[in-house]
Amino acid sequence: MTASVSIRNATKTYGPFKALDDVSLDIDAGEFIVLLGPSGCGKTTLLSILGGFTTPTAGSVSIGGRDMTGVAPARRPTTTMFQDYALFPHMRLVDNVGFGLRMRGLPKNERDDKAMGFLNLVGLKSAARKKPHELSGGQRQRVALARALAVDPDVLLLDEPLGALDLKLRRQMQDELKAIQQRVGTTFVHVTHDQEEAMAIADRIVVMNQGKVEDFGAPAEIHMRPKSLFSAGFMGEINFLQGRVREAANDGARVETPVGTVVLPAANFTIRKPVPGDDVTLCIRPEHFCDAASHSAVRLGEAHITASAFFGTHFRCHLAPMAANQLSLVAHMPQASAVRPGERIPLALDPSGVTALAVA
Ligand SMILES: Nc1ncnc2c1ncn2[C@@H]1O[C@H](COP(=O)(O)OP(=O)(O)OP(=O)(O)O)[C@@H](O)[C@H]1O
Repeated sequence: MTASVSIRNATKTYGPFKALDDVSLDIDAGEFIVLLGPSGCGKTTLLSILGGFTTPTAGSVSIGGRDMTGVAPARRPTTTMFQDYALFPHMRLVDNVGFGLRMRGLPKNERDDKAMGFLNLVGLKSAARKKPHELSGGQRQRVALARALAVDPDVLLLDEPLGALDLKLRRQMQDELKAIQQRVGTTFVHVTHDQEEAMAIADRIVVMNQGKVEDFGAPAEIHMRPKSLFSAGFMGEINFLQGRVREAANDGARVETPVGTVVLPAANFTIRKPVPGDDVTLCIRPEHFCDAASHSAVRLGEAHITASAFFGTHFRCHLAPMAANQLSLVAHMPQASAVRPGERIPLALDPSGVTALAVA
């Protein structure tokens, strides 16, 4: 089963402190949603409000169109999978997975059949008679997922479920988690502070900071068109360039920056339409510096390479623009280009990759 989730103006205060500050979100049935943000931003608080373990100070949650106010965790159509996914050590995997079904009074043969089906889903059918201590960390994590799904929640809430795994296993489990979610179609709400994990698994990411939602959208949308400086910075390496709008028309605007003038399409301005005199911050990902010969490039004079390192697919370079050599920009240069510290190169931007944010 699967259900939509609607959060309306949810706030949670502890004394004068706001752990969650007026959060409203609409999640579609069957979506894989990731709550992303630094430690203490309110991700777990929001998850816990959805699961019914924390009561919001203000606001409400509805799941599948049903108001959850006053509904106890066990009576909600949700299951929570915690990072510390304690399996019962003395029980075989099939009994661990069938535990919730036993609590619901399902006869043994029916719950064994169902548990075997979910062990099959996570690739552990042949290990059904093993005990948890005979498994690797990744396998135990898969059993916990099978156990959580076996009770057929409409919404599965996952609190840093991959947090205890090493990086390689974590990446592998991300792919598996995504594939399993697509197969079962259950709505997943997953908490992490790992931006790469969010990009790898989410249909849509909620970027949170200090109890508020800073951004909400598909991974590519948030990466390409962040709606706040915090979101831009949290979603990977980025350069910020201050500028002022000099001319604006319906289809775009001319922005003056310390390294030269950049003409940007109107769609690259988030929040609102630019007008002359607006102060903006241009957000430029390292991969959006480009070959000055490309016909769409915005040319910005030359820059000194002050440092470069080889990263397999590209060189990561620090650049000091000639027009403003107090600035340090990070750019990714193609693998084929011979880039060495001390060299001068033409500085050029692909304008489609630049986002202009209004300065508050
Ligand atoms: N019971 C509580 N009493 C007081 N403050 C709390 C309580 N629970 C959470 N907080 C505070 O609320 C804020 C948000 O906590 P929350 O656990 O939601 O953050 P988080 O984003 O999940 O962080 P992490 O990634 O470290 O788990 C934190 O500053 C935390 O200290």
